[in-house]
Amino acid sequence: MNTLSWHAAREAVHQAGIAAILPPRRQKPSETDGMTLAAPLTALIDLPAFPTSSVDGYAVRGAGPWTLTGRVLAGELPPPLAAGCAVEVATGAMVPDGLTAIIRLEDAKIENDVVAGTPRPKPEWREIGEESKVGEEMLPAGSPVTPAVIGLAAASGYDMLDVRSRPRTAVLVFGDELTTEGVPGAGRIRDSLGPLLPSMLRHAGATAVPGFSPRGPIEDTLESHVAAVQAALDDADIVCTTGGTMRGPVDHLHATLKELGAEYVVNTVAVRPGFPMLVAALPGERFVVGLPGNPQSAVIALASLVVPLIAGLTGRPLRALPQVVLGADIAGRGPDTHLALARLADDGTVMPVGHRGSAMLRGLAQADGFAVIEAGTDAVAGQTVKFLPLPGMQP
Ligand SMILES: Nc1nc2c(c(=O)[nH]1)N[C@H]1C(S)=C(S)[C@@H](COP(=O)(O)OP(=O)(O)OC[C@H]3O[C@@H](n4cnc5c(N)ncnc54)[C@H](O)[C@@H]3O)O[C@H]1N2
Ligand code: MOO
Repeated sequence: MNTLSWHAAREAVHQAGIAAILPPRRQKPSETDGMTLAAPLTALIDLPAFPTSSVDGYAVRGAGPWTLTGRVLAGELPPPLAAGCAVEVATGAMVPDGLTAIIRLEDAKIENDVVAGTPRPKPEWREIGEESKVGEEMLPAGSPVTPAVIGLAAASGYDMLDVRSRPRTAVLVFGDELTTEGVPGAGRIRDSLGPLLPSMLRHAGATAVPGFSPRGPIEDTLESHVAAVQAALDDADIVCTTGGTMRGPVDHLHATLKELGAEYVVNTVAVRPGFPMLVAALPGERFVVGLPGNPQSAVIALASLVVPLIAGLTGRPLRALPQVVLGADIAGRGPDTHLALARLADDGTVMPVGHRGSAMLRGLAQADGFAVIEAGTDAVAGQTVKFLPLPGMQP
């Protein structure tokens, strides 16, 4: 067992993901939400493709007043404009050749087809190629496809995009003590990770394998664990298991991994909570991520390791974590990195939340992410620290 530092573990998992990068495919832009660009998004044409009015008004040429000769609507091709003449233009319409100014509707006076008015100092139309020039790289390969990227691709004339899909994930819940209905009691704990994880994985950029979102509780025997992981590996790039990461009497995860010929990428991380988290690589460029059973620790493992794994598999860089200013002191956890549940306060600082125990979800439900208190340090109010956002909360 080789415990890695939290930062080193994230790097190692990202690298393992890159080594198993998913193949590219072609998709309609509207079907690529949450996927990743497999090639740079380059401009197919100059944008705008023609000089475009940015206001409703009158395109004029030379000194005024001007004789109104017609109108151009968006989508029409205007004839050139003669000196002393004006044409009415709509926002988005192509402006005529020869114009020297556009007078806004509200700044213009029209009498007997004669336009008078003073143009504003800045031109009121967009020049060809102002947004991008043909062949220019607008976004690099590895960019996440957001709704804005889908819109940009469509505006630029793309009918198909080269992308990498969301990795396919399966969730396996281990633990005979778990129940999936009713209130907990008499030694029985309600499974919270089965309902929580598929949703969080979706926010993290993955998609769910049908029948495995979640599957479980899986019986606490080695045979059942091996069978469940094998079945999940048929269709999943990443299998997330919950619980059993320690080596307690009914913790079968390590034995299961051994039986399946897995190799550890990460096996325990110097972070609290979440220490026993692990990532193992299996034949066929598949991964098993062992999320600890304590619910908050499982979420920490997802944010700490599954997010970099998804980034690697889809060719995204491992982005630097954002920096935030602490609104209160937060003690460190000795030689381990401390991930302290926190929320972004109205004054722009980050404040720890209450009920932060690793077996609890109450604090998590009020948090935006985790303040990263580096190993071997304590942090004080006013100090700048890194922030690990919860998947779904974009820094
Ligand atoms: N002797 C030691 N014992 C433990 C240590 C240690 O260092 N030495 N570390 C503790 C830490 S830290 C964690 S985290 C847990 C992780 O253990 P496992 O991954 O093996 O998890 P389990 O033992 O199966 O479960 C722990 C806890 O979480 C509850 N649980 C499990 N699954 C779910 C679920 N789907 N929904 C809700 N709650 C769940 C389970 O009932 C247990 O209470 O080990 C400590 N022990
Ligand atoms: O690390 Mo455990 O994950 O402290 O609860």
